[in-house]
Amino acid sequence: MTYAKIIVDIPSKETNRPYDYRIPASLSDWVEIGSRVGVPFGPRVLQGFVVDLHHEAEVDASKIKPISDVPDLVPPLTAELVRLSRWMSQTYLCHEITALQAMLPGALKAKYERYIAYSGQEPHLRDDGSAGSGTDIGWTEGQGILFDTEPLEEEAIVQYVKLKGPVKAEALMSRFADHAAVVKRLLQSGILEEVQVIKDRLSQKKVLTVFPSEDRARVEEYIAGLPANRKRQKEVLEHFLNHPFPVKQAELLALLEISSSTLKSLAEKGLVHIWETDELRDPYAGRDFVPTRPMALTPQQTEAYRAIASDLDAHRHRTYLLQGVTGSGKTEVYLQTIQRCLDHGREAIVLVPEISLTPQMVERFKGRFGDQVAVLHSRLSQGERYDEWRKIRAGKVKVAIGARSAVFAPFTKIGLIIIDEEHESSYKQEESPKYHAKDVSIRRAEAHHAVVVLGSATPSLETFYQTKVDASGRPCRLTGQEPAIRLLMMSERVEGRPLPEVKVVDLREELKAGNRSMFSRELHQAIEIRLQKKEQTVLLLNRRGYSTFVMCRTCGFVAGCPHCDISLTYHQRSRNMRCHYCGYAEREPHVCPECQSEHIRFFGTGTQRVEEELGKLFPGIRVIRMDVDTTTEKGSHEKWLTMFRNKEADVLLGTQMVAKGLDFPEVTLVGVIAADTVLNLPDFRAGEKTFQLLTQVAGRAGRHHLPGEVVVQSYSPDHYSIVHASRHDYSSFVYEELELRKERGYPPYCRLILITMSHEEIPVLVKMGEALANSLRERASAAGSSDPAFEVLGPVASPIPRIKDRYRFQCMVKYRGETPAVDQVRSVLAAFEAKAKPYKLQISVDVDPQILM
Ligand SMILES: Nc1ncnc2c1ncn2[C@@H]1O[C@H](COP(=O)(O)OP(=O)(O)OP(=O)(O)O)[C@@H](O)[C@H]1O
Ligand SMILES: [Zn+2]
Ligand SMILES: [Zn+2]
Repeated sequence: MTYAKIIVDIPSKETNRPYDYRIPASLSDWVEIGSRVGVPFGPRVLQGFVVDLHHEAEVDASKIKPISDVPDLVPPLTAELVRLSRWMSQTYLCHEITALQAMLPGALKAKYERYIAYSGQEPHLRDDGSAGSGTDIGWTEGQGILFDTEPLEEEAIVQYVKLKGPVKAEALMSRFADHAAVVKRLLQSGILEEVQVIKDRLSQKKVLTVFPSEDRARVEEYIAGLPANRKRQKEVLEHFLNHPFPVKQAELLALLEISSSTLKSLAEKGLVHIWETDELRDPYAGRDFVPTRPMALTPQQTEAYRAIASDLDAHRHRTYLLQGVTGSGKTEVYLQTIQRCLDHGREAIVLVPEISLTPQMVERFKGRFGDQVAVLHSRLSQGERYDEWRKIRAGKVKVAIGARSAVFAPFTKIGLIIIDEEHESSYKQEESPKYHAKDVSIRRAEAHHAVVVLGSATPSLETFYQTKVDASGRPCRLTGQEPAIRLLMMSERVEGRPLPEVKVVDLREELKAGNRSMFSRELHQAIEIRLQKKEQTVLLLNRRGYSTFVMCRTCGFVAGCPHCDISLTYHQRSRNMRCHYCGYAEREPHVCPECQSEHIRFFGTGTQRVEEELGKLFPGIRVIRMDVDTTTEKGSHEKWLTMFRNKEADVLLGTQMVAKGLDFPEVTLVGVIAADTVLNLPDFRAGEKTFQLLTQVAGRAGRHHLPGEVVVQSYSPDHYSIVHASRHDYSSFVYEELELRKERGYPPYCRLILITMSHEEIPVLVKMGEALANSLRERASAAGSSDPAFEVLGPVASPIPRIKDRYRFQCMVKYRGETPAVDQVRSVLAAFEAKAKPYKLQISVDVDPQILM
């Protein structure tokens, strides 16, 4: 191939298309679809990705510039991922480069650096020591002494750059800080030149490795001729005769207790080689994982396993919903189907929510598949994540387990993609590209003829609905067609363990009875019993929408962010108040700024307050608190959970973090401090989220031999999602919720596109908002023949009407069916963006939004 189409590293509307470049003969064997390249772009060199190859140029061939650089031996992306990026850019209305970048580990993102290089033009030095050409530049009187030495400096600088090769601009500037003018003059006269170099954000870690010589006979001959005082050399060579494998230099030195000079002299004679090699950082190095063996499956597990296995065996694409109550053994089904997939020589991806990517989860996969597993999560350092990614790309591992972005694991023979807790909203990325990992994994699985398994005890309404309709969205019971997603049910816990009993406590009654504590009498008593019996308790405080704000008890003033219309959150440790949207912080006030009352204090029920109150109510109680404040440190998550497992605490208190995936035998009580915090959010999924969270956290109790109990405290105990959750009744919940969604016209009965606009001035925003809504409405009625193709709601102020001093308006597009509406919206936006550009209006688009703020 002679030409390549390349997407360059500028995320803008104007550059959101492939550019043609010529492939120089010297690089032609290295350039493939998915290759990362350096290309001249205007005056700069940019990073780009090859998305297509072709023989003929579409434009005047003489105008096409050549690719300047290919940094990787193996392209970081595959052709399949490149196709996926195009689909993502069309589906989620993002730039193609943004989609491509999302697929790569952070370490591979380009960093542009300025280097200073020698141009090949000799400096014009004169023998008489007087000033060279252009001495006037930058020089003023009174610097005679420098003036004298300057040609020497000039020469020294040029020599330095010649010797070192291109030098980082900053390095040169600091080294010759006292001679800035000389450096500048060398640049201006063209002796030195500035070049832009693309660097990876992170380099591969290199280690010195010692390799045996290939020539055994020569080595043996050499040993025979060695004088007796060269014992150490002899030891090294004999080591390699017995173990003819490369070994890290440091390890060899320690093993044989020799010095590096011994190795060096052998290397000089060619009897060993010392080469630099990549070292793969292993975040789990030195950790022993207890190997586990497949368990005998229960009848329900067997049924699920067989269904999935039959598609794996047939290389057939299909999507399953594995709906299994908490503790029904979904993970064991994942493990055994992965084994089946590996037996076919194919690879598997397992997605879990970031929050539940706990050491316990990793252990279960590493315990079964050992070194074949790569783990990708955000608590790894950038280098560790990069190395895990490289193991996947190089085919050194067969299973990738990770949070959302692991869906892009660059495997080439995918057989199975598992999404655990598929209902979790964290599978949707909230910044561009705003993709949903579920849709992306189904797309990838289609390309690989692979199976997707969506697992949950509380499937999202969207997924559940798809088990009732066919691929064209019509009810299966009418069409008799195969559902879009096949349902597999596991309704029982393994070994017939019962689901825990759930009590709902009405907090309003508690208040009436004079109990002002955040613990109801039932919960108080239940905790006391666990303390006596030395069993453990998990307490959930759902902080979302319930943060600790600062309020004046006299006049009701609430401290808000001056840049965003949202209340500030109190942080006890630093004793200040912070905005979670823009980072603004101020000190806690001592008197109310409105009424000067001193009764200003932080309010709401933060985890810290619950911890304090526990200490007061139950002297000596041992509490582990897990929230954003206590889990920022690397490894802290793991530390807390291990302590809890070892029974070094009576209570594990936390936010959503404690609700998921944990499996502790001694936990017999789960308490929910306030179940309704999410219910009051302006979100049509509030009921669904509440049901899911309560069910998940209740599922932590009584998972083993001891029976469990759950106490849920609420101000609205009659709410259907709380009632159904307390009965473990997904089916009643889902049909009631579906009915409501249908009535109100919400997903899954339609799809949404949320368009948010922001501007510093309200009048501009109002005008532009109306204009956009009108263009959308015009298009909607033009596109649909009788019915409008889609419905446009708004513009209205966003639920958070101002962030970082920008006001926010939103329009909602509602439609049925698949992509046409997205295409229409894209084309309206393209025309509108040109109009909006002079106004500096910011527009962001979210297809299938999860959060409507
Ligand atoms: N076939 C089996 N025989 C015996 N024990 C099993 C079997 N399958 C799973 N278990 C055990 O049952 C417990 C619950 O299983 P697991 O954690 O896989 O359930 P889950 O459905 O993933 O639960 P959750 O959704 O609550 O995380 C675990 O301790 C697991 O080891
Ligand atoms: Zn006040
Ligand atoms: Zn703010």
